[in-house]
Amino acid sequence: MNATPDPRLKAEEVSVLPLAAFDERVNVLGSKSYTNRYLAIASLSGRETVIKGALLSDDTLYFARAIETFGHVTCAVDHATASIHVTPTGRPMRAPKDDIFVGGAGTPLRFLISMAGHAQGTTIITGNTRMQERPMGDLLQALPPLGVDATAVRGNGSPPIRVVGGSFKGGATTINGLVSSQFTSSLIINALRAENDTHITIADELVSKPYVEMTLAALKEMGVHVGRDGYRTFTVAAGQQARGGEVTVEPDASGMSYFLAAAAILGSRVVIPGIGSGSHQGDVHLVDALERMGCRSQVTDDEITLTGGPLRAIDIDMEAMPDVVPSLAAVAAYAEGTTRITNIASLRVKECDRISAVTTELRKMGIEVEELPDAMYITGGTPHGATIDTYDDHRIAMTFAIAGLRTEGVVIKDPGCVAKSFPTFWQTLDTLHPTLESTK
Ligand SMILES: O=C(O)C1=C[C@@H](OP(=O)(O)O)[C@@H](O)[C@H](O)C1
Ligand SMILES: C=C(OP(=O)(O)O)C(=O)O
Repeated sequence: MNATPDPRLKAEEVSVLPLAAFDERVNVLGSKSYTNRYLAIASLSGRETVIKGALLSDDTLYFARAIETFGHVTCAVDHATASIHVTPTGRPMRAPKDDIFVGGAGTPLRFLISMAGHAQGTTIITGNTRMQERPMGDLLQALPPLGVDATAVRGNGSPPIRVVGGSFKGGATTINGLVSSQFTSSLIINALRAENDTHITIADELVSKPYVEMTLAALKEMGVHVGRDGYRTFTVAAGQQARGGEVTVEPDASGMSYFLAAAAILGSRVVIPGIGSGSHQGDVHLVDALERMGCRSQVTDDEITLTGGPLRAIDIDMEAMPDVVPSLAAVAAYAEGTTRITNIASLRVKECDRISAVTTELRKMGIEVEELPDAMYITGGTPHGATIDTYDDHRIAMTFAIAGLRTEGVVIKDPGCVAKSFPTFWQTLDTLHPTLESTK
């Protein structure tokens, strides 16, 4: 259940106090990626759907409100039960009169560009300052062969995006997979409502593959079959309708990562219920990386246990788990030796340039970091306190809160940015740490 708003979400900064070892069960909110997927699929299905255990955060709430502006469904949010009830209105999808604004919600914005292709009229979709720098060009090139005219208003490949819709016919297209998997997921999900079969070919390699697996798993769960040839082609046959009814969202593996990292850094034990070996969330495999660094883990069908130990550096390709790179970097700062995190170029186009941000902020804490275009080499040591800039990036705030649990004097600026994906983060951290305070 999502709790009441936390005053720290409005504070200028919070001081993180060091924590002794702990042994706790920690409940993590629902998966952001699954909540976004079920919202999109339910909206396209034309059937009443209840999304239970949903993440109710800035990103998913922006998405639910944006979907409603097309007029074909309502998305009723129940904070008491953490559920979203998607109900068809019987009206057609029409472009909203006002621009759609989604703040910093990248996945929703990318899903909405294709979705607007189904809505009669012209839709303008935009976001906050950082969102207006994030790349959309690959998706804009892939949509015209499917019948959808989508262009960047400023001609720079980034939002605001203008979509002339009502014309998502389907057919064959090619998408570049190197920048973001969200483009591929957007096309696959929205092909659900196309008049004709849709064939999607991936040019080059596909990054962040587990997220496409989550797309296919969510569609399968809702009764939609997607044909595939590995990660080369995906085919969505026309005329399929998602089943509607109830779906349940599992806990968010990226949100879980902060509590795994806390256990690793503090030589402690954490149990995360509700997520286990059957999960398609790629970020679950942070557990394997932490094991290689000296932790012990137990992963059953429905819970994950991690116990910290003396930490040693590893070399690791993190292309499949971009969102937990900052979490791993915090652990690396306390490990013996140099951890080489490679194949992470996509981090430069997230909520901030995360390679640069993690490098800068770890250096403030006295940690040696070598920054490469698509990698970070972090030499573990004895981090000291620092005031951490968070770049309006939830993952930077949560990562450095964890890094601050084993040293004095870490202050996190703009702690409210965690609301993008984990509005109860500070309260959840309190369950390990009752003395966390906002100082301003
Ligand atoms: O499809 C998704 O739900 C996501 C895909 C990933 O993005 P990229 O594919 O751009 O790496 C990830 O970083 C993001 O937080 C969520
Ligand atoms: C990159 C992220 O999200 P998005 O791309 O959906 O904004 C994230 O949550 O770390």
